[in-house]
Amino acid sequence: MYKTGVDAARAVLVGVDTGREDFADSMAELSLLADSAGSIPAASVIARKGKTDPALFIGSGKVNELKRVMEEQNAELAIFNHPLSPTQQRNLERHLDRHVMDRTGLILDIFSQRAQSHIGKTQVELAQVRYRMSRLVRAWSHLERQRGGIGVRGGPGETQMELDRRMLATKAKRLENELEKLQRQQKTQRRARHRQDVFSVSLVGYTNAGKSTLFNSLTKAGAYAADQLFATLDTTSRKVHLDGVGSIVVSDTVGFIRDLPHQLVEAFRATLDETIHADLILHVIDACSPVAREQKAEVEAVLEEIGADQIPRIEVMNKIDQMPQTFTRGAVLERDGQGFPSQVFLSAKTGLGLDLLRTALAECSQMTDRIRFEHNRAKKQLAPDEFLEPLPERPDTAEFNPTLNRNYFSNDA
Ligand SMILES: Nc1nc2c(ncn2[C@@H]2O[C@H](COP(=O)(O)OP(=O)(O)OP(=O)(O)O)[C@@H](O)[C@H]2O)c(=O)[nH]1
Ligand SMILES: [Mg+2]
Repeated sequence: MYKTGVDAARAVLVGVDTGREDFADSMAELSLLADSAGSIPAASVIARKGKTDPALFIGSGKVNELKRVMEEQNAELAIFNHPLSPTQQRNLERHLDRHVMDRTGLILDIFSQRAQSHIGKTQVELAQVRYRMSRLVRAWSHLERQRGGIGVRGGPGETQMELDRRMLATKAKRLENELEKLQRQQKTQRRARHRQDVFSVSLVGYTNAGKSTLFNSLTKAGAYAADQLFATLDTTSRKVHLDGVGSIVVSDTVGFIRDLPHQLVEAFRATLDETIHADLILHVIDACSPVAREQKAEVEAVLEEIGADQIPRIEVMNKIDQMPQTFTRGAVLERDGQGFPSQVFLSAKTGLGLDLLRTALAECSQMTDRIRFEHNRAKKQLAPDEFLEPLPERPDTAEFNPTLNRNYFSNDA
């Protein structure tokens, strides 16, 4: 079983082409992921749908081809672009006499390399334990099928499975408790921020879209930005001063990716919670990417999944410095039918258009204040001159937020 990090390993990537339109993109992305994990993607082996062996995931002829390519390339690791069962992984490792991992395992590896904060590390550990648990079940149910389901209890295999399961379950419980404690602390900090009524903005987007670069240009902070997938794992927040408005808080956060393993979304609840509680989301998009549309859709799906799709949102079309002249009108601030900021075309790297984003942020924060005031006035039936008394603490739920009226910022208009 593959246990150590993939750092510095030469790798051969394996994909099964099932005719999915995004197959080539997802293989290119796997290569970037492998590179981000520190391995060296040396070659790819593509299998066609149809001739597959359930015990090996791909056909035995393909496994032989893979073995040959790995020998030629002097590669120690095969990375599959698909989820493998532990049995398939073991069988493949036996055939190839080399390490094998799947896409989820690779992403988890990157995450464990990147996690810095206590909360980040705990989240990754929990995701790893859950990944192992889900595979444990699959591994043993396979053996149970082999036994023919006679209903015999207490065999040596079952005892081992029970032990493994219990050990992992205990570990998961401990980590869940720890995370709960950390999340409570996070919540207290968030409350304090809300009490001070600081307008909060979350940067979200596909991995490598340029969130950290934008965060750095906006806040002049030294967040780690790199041409790697999942360069950022922990949420970082900084104050940003806007002329005529005062301070707002901007948070940089983990990027999204297609087919994000479910265990990760679950385990990263604490990180994603920061996103749900923002007053405004800046969806950073690599406007130059040939798959910008797909990446955008992927991010929107995750936002919906975590219940953040009701939060006002501005799309930041980033990297316009790389766009061919004929495709760009330069830095632009687009507005929706009601005149509210909906899209900003800019370059986080060169700073072109950053002033437009600042304008949009200032407008939104002022607008949000006004909406909040209106809301509280209606609720408490205050006379107009009582507007300026301190606002009640905002509830800490995604469902209730007076600023969440999507129409105010709708991008669909
Ligand atoms: N040309 C150009 N490159 C950019 C721009 N913004 C970011 N980049 C590059 O894009 C790459 C990714 O940038 P990051 O800021 O790390 O991206 P991220 O969205 O934070 O990525 P993750 O943390 O991995 O999810 C880096 O190589 C940046 O230099 C831009 O406006 N123009
Ligand atoms: Mg980043």
